[in-house]
Amino acid sequence: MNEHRQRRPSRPQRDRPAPRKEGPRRPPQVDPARQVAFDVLRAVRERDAYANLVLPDLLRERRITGRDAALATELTYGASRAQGLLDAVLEACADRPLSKADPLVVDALRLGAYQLLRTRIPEHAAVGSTVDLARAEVGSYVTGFVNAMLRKVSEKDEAAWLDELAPDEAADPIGAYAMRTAHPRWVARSFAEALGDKGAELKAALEADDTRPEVHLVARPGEISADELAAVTGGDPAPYSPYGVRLPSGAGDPADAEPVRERLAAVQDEGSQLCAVAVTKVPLTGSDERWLDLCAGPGGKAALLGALAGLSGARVDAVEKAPHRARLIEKATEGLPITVHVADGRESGLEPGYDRVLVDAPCSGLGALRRRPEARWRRQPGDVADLTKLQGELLVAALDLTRPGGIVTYVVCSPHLAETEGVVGEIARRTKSEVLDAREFFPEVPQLGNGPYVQLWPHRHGTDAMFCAVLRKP
Ligand SMILES: C[S@@+](CC[C@H](N)C(=O)[O-])C[C@H]1O[C@@H](n2cnc3c(N)ncnc32)[C@H](O)[C@@H]1O
Repeated sequence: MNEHRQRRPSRPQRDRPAPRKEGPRRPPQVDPARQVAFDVLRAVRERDAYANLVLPDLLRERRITGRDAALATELTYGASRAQGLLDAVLEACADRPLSKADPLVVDALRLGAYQLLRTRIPEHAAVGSTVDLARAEVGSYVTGFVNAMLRKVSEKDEAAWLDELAPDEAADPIGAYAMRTAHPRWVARSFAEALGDKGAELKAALEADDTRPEVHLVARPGEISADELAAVTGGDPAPYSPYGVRLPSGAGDPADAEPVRERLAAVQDEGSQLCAVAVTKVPLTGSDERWLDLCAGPGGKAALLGALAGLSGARVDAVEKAPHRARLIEKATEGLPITVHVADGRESGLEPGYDRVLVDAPCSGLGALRRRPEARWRRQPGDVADLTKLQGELLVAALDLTRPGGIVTYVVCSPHLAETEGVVGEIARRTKSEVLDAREFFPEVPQLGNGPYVQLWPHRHGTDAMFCAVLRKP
């Protein structure tokens, strides 16, 4: 047995009947930022909450602002994103599997390990604050264990831990890059398959996917130009979308920007903007007045489509299955020529004959992992099969609702081949639809490969990994 193993701290007995909150006479001081981060990690684990929804609510409720809010955000998102990597390090430091430990202790350890490995927070502060947190949340009896575990973690930096724990890059590049960029292996494999590469490009894609994304705004066509929006917000006109603005990091809460408050602009990834714009760019012969967005909630693309429809004299029907999301569409598209329908897109009851249809199908979201910190660890490979069935059914329903010669644009926020080429290839074959070269409808965008589909990537385009295919109904 090597020295490393001999010095592993022992874990507290899980079955020991220790009362919670037993502890010192004076309650330990836990700083508000770390307490919020801990509470969010716990909500994500216990009730499948979304970190990016819970965190802002808690910050508001507890009136945490400024540097404390920034620290809470960094710790919450960072520890969520890096969970698999942190767990591997913690496992290596413990003498029993992490799954046997009290989950509250594991939440605290993840926060502590994140601070030690991926921030510049001094070791004494990272360890001390985590011990305080564990004492306050679980009880004094775990402090020795937490302290010993984190001291062990702090013996190496992230690079040294990775050298010890990550697979060999030459023998297992997917496993190595997955671990080094805190991705589950199956997600890394799906990126490799979509890129057709398990070398430098896969590494670049996973690294880009492990960084915090820039905020993009969309200027509502006919209301404000991208140049004006950039000037007002201090951002830069986006490189590809004619309506996009990219904000500098640390620009504050984009919801506070005046054009956003006045609904002249909204937050929307540039890749999503490009897909919505592509719907309107496909040449049509004949009528061009009835547009349909078949999976429209919460309404980001519907709002852009609605504004463009308004300028060209068309109208949009927006379908959404979830009533609360349908209400969000109504809010996002107020004043635009859009009618919202709460219905299942597979049997919407709408009258066929649409000229342009968008199917922005429910998907694994593997293309937007940067924005949903915990999603990469929550999603499972088995989820994809259920989704592809639904995606295929929605695409068939969309083609049924389209007039001959009309077009259907199929979009998913995922590069997973089963959800992209797999679904489109099969349905196009079955319905004898013509697959158009979608690259033509993304005219300013470089590095789009050989077509006919478009796959955007964070490392190539600075956008989410959106996929877009365009079919013409025979
Ligand atoms: C990827 S999201 C759409 C995002 C939206 N287009 C936007 O840009 O804001 C997919 C949406 O489809 C909805 N959905 C799921 N199953 C559906 C179905 N069978 N029919 C219609 N909508 C469905 C989901 O509730 C979700 O709001």
